[in-house]
This record gives sequence, C-alpha cells and structure tokens, in this order.
Amino acid sequence: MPIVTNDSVSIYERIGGHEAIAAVVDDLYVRIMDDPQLEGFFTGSNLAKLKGRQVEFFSAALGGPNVYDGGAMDEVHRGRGIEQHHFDLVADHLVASLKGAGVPADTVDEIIGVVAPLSHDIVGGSSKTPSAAAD
Ligand code: HEM
Repeated sequence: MPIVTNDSVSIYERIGGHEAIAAVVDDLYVRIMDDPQLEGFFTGSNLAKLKGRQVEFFSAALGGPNVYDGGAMDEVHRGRGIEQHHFDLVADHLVASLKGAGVPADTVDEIIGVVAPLSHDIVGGSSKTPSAAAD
C-alpha cells in the first residue's frame, strides 16, 4: 500500500467527501435558519437549491472533483447588507457543524483558513458607496 501523507490528500477526501460535506451543509443551514441575526437574509430563498450550490462550492474549494457553476461570491452577495459580524456568525456555525460531524480541530482550522478570505468578496459589497470607496 502506498504511503499517503495528509499533505497529499485533499481536505475534501480527509473529511469524507461528498456525503460528509452534504451533511455539514445541511446542519449549517439548520443553524443559520435558527439564528435570528441570519435567517432574514434567506427569506424567499430556495434552500434546497442553495444547499446544493453550497455543497458544490465547498467541495470544489476543498479539493474535491466538483465544478462549482454558481455565481461569483461578490455578485451573489452584493447589495444584501452583509456585514463582517454576519460573516463571522456564519463561520462560527460552520465550525460547529464541522466539529459536530467529527472533523478534527486542525482540519476545521484549515477549512476556516480557506473560508475566511472570502469575507473580502461577501461582506459589504453594496456597491461603490462613499464609505466603501474610503476602505
Ligand atoms: C462562508 C462564507 C459563505 C460562502 C462560501 C457562501 C456561499 C454561497 C453560495 C455558493 C451561494 C449560491 C450562489 C448561487 O446560487 O449562484 C450563496 C448564496 C447566498 N448567500 Fe452565501 N456564502 C457565504 C456567506 C454568506 C453570509 C455571511 C450570508 C449572509 C449572512 C450569505 C447569504 C447568502 C444569500 C442570501 C444567498 C442567496 C440565496 C438565494 O439565491 O436566494 N452568505 N452563498
């Protein structure tokens, strides 16, 4: 049997592939929709479709074979009034979902390392307001 170190195996594979990610995303949206500070953002959203896209997105971002064919993060989230604390709440729920699924703490940290930089595209993209231009 070949020796396979953690470094050569994608995060996607290490945490259990498609099935594990689908379970994490399901749990994540239960937590999000249970959070009074977040659920309002998803009023009128087709959650089944959104979860499918989210599974694709995370799988692709974590080294899985999937191709994400949804919208770009800045375009999808623009104009929704998403602030950094909303992003942080979602990231915290993601940590809880991953830990709940038995993902080891160091792998959770790695995944958050992949996700955290997305805040740049997701937060505050309301358009070219003076305050955004001043950032
Ligand atoms: C971990 C960071 C996040 C990732 C990776 C992410 C990813 C995604 C993806 C893949 C979609 C689907 C795009 C499509 O359908 O083309 C989406 C849509 C959406 N996201 Fe996020 N998102 C993140 C954070 C957030 C936050 C913090 C909020 C608000 C608090 C948010 C609110 C939404 C909303 C409202 C939609 C549109 C749902 C709809 O189509 O009705 N997202 N996001």
